[in-house]
Amino acid sequence: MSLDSTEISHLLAAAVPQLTGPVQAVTNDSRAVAPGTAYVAIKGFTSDGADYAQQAVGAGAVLVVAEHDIPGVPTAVVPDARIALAALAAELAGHPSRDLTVYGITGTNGKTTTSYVLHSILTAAYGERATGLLTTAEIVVGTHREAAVRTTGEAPVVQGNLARMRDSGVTHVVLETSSHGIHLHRVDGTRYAAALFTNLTRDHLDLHGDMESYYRVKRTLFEWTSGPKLANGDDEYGARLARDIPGTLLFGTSAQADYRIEDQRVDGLHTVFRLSRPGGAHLTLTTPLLGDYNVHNVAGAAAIALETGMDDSTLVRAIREMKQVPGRFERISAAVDLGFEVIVDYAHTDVGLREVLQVARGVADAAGGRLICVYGAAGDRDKAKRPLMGEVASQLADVGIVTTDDAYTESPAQIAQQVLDGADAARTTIELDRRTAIDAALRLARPGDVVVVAGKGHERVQHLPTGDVDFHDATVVRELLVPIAQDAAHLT
Ligand SMILES: CC(=O)N[C@H]1[C@@H](OP(=O)(O)OP(=O)(O)OC[C@H]2O[C@@H](n3ccc(=O)[nH]c3=O)[C@H](O)[C@@H]2O)O[C@H](CO)[C@@H](O)[C@@H]1O[C@H](C)C(=O)N[C@@H](C)C(=O)N[C@H](CCC(=O)O)C(=O)O
Ligand SMILES: Nc1ncnc2c1ncn2[C@@H]1O[C@H](COP(=O)(O)OP(=O)(O)OP(=O)(O)O)[C@@H](O)[C@H]1O
Repeated sequence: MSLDSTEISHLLAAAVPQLTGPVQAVTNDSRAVAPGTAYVAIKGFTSDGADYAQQAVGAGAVLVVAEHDIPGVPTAVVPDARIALAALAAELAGHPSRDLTVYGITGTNGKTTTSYVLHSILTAAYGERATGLLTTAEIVVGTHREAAVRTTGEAPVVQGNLARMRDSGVTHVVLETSSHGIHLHRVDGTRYAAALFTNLTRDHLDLHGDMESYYRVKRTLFEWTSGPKLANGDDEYGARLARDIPGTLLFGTSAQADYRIEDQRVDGLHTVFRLSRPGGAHLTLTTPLLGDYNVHNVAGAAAIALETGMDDSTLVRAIREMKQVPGRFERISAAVDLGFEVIVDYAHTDVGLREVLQVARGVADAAGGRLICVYGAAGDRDKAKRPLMGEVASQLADVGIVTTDDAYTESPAQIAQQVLDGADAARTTIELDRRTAIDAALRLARPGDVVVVAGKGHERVQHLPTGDVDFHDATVVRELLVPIAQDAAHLT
């Protein structure tokens, strides 16, 4: 979105009389205020940032911005504090997106995977040092990688990361853009060179209310983007985007798709398909990612790369050689020696769970094995999906173990019961301790079986009513496999 300069000038005009020193940084968190910082008080979902303004001033804030006067604190009053936060953040960072080629990836499912595929393609073309990635799983700045806290952080985080990338020589950035990010103005002030939409299914309705509002928020990204725009034509909202926003191209399997997926087949642990391009030419792509949904993720990333000038041979090579995506159908190699597969996957909606279990079912069937699924639903989030997740797991897996995901402030037992309400109770058990649940699944597994540990993917912390605990599914699986392997070695 191009910055609303009127908004900035109003903000700065209102702010000048209140300034107590030069503004060097901006934050919406009083706990992060240092001398020289502007503090923007946001009305949150649980409290009003204005309540922390005094604390911010005490920590050295040189400017307080809010939507109303705060008694005892000189305040610059603005109509919308979130817009002001974004405007200040972009201004102070020197509008980094203007010096970068930013690719925005949005949609309910597949954003992170698509972002990784595109990042791999850009890295193959421009080199590791020239590429950046901001996703749910990781922040990658050239050769430096770090864990991410959220998909799309608040505006100072987004602009700060983009500035960091620009300053370290990055030129091409993939920016996973959540609907929270768009709706809550976290990405205002970011210039997008290209945008991609994966799909839209039920999620985050606690924030958006209904699907129509959710769709309109996602569509905003396409309204901001002047360059190439790609949408999944096999999704009804993707097809609608192409009707609503002129210039949007479609990828998918339908005859209307500009980038058409054809002749898809599985070849061992790879998927091969043809991508036909506008004008009739086509490419044959081989990817280590499995499943129909990943064919869409790869096709979308390939299409946006081609639309922004990528050459064919670099693209084909990058897609063939890309590494695993953390926590997305991540195969734990230690299990392979025991004759079974363990897959860690971030699926945390009924739709995501269905997709991953369908692929895993295929792998299990091919090996004549069973499918065992450890899963759960998050607390303080859309409750309607809980029984739907139970239903999906029972339809596709032979054994279901319902466990605790991020319960936040809710009772894990109550959430598990709501999941169980939709499941086949005869093939489903509840084990609330996540480590014990994973252990039980691994101990059940026999050669040919596939164990899917769903829900937390790359995440390293579990949020429980009793507090946060360190928990990383892939690490826990590896730890639990050690004694199982020792027992197996003992028996042979
Ligand atoms: C629902 C939601 O988005 N919540 C976010 C929101 O929390 P909140 O509104 O409850 O904040 P609050 O506690 O009321 O505080 C209000 C303001 O006071 C400030 N404050 C608060 C305490 C204090 O001591 N000092 C202070 O200044 C806060 O920084 C905030 O600006 O503002 C906080 C500060 O930025 C965020 O940390 C918090 O994200 C939470 C952790 C979260 O889980 N967010 C998720 C839902 C999210 O944003 N997800 C999306 C989508 C992911 C996807 O696609 O699946 C994402 O982009 O990550
Ligand atoms: N294109 C897709 N369509 C449907 N489901 C998908 C798709 N791609 C991935 N999934 C499923 O959704 C899960 C999350 O995938 P991914 O992290 O790529 O999506 P995301 O949009 O980034 O999710 P989030 O916004 O929650 O971070 C995967 O583990 C997989 O189970």
